[in-house]
Amino acid sequence: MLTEAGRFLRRIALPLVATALAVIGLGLLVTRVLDGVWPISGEDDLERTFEAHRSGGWDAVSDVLSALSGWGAVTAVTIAAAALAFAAYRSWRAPLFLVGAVAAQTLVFVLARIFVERDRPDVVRLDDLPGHGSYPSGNTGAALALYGGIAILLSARIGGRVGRWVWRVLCLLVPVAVGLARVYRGDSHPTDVIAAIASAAAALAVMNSAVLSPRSVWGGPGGNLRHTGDGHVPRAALVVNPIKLDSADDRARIDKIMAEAGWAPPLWLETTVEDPGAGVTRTAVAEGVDLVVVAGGDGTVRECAGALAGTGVPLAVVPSGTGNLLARNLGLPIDLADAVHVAVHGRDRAIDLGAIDPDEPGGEIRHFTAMAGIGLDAAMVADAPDALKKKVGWPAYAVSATRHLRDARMRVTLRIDDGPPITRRARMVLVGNVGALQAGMQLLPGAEPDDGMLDVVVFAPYGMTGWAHATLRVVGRRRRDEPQAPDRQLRRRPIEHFTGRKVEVETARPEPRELDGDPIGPGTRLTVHVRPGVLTVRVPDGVVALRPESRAEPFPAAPPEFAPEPGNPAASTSAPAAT
Ligand SMILES: Nc1ncnc2c1ncn2[C@@H]1O[C@H](COP(=O)(O)OP(=O)(O)OP(=O)(O)O)[C@@H](O)[C@H]1O
Repeated sequence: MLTEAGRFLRRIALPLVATALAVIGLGLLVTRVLDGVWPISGEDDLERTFEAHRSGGWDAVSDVLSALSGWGAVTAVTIAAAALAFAAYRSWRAPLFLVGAVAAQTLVFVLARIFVERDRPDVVRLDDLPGHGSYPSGNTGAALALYGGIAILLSARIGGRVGRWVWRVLCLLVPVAVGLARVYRGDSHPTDVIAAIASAAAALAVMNSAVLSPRSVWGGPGGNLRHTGDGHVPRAALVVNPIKLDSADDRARIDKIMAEAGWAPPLWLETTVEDPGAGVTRTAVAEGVDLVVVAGGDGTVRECAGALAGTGVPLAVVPSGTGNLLARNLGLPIDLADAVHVAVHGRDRAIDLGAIDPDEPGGEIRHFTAMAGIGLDAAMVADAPDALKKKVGWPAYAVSATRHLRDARMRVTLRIDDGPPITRRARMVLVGNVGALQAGMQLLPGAEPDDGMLDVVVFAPYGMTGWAHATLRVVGRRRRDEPQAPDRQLRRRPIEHFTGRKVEVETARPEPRELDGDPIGPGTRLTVHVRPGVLTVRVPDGVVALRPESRAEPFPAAPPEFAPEPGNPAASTSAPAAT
């Protein structure tokens, strides 16, 4: 078992020492071995070219860039950014990462300055600096550690991939511009700048891996389950669907990560067709485990979640299915090792569950964590061939959906919180605890897993225009302000949203139904209640939860278009009513 000190040594101290040695080595190579030899000799020409092309405007620009990356500005901006990061992420990880990156790069810089002596360029310098101590460029290194660190933290808050990259590039342009400014002003050689960029990039990578990664050196506030000093050694149950996680190597990896975190060997339990999760989870709770880790798809997660509801025993997920909707919506890592690290080091979050009334009196109440549906979605999941799901993943659902696009629409009556009946002709009705689907599609844009509410979408596109409109709405993630009262016109709209604590859906004929992607057989009713905050889920701590990279990969785009029904007027009005 690695102690915290051991992990600190391995994850931070050793990589930083290696970085310092590499930067010093490069410096000695440049100053002792390659001095006067091409390509290092070519640096003089470049520096003189910059000197020959100086102008008042560039002097001023380079002066500002130098000031932005000077020690005073870097210290002030680091403190301010760290305070803002703490406020924004409500976690010590974000400020620790930023301060750590700046400090680590400073350490490498100081060591390199001690061991490598290099004169500044042989040109007229615009700054009043001593003629030695050129290697590496302190301004460039500090600028990259600070502004690159800010870019990493902020990009975790930016939703779109393009937006994230625009922001990253903008932040990274600062250190590049600072490096050019230092050469322009005659303060640094190009290789001083290159060495600074390398050392700051290494400092960022080391601190990112040690502090922000789910496998960080330090656990989060979920540490109540780690060694607490009272002799309690935490123990987890691993509830595994053997058809989803069958590799002995994976199981060995999980055992190893748990052991390294100081946990007792887990209790391994397998689901079966007869008991797809609830029974083994109840066994685990009866055994007194501190945590139940589910390795399976949404169906297995749903079974375990129902059994854990109200027990206070947290649920962690090692996503192993096709949809992994709960993981996707909660920002849980998909990678097995990351997911297990979150299980042992994450924090606990209480979320709601949806509960479905039994079809017959006295029947079993079933739960879902993500969504329950009746109509097209249920037909789609029921028909998606397992072999295709295994081969291509979720696009198998899209293939199966195309077979049902021409199905007759259902006559549906909805009742929200025992309110008046709302009648519609719809293709599907979904009741959700969370709202995101694949490829960033938002079926229920207002859904929050812990708001004590259910979100409902009635999906009723009519003809090609209706499908196009509905598709744009889902892909565009918008939920418009919608009129309150249902009226004749609203009945033609492709998507309508409602929210409530109790949702009753009744159809004229038996229709396919599903819970979290598991078909539950056809029926004419789906009555759903919310059970607020009954499930405790282990989620990534603080900023880690917001790292886009640590999340499930988004699914690709949009449902296919659909040919118009005969005689169908174009349903082009923008949607829907909500409560
Ligand atoms: N030991 C087992 N052998 C065969 N099937 C099993 C076993 N244990 C569970 N199952 C079946 O696995 C299914 C649940 O799978 P799981 O929830 O893990 O994935 P999933 O819901 O199929 O996920 P996805 O559809 O996203 O791939 C249930 O149909 C259940 O009957």
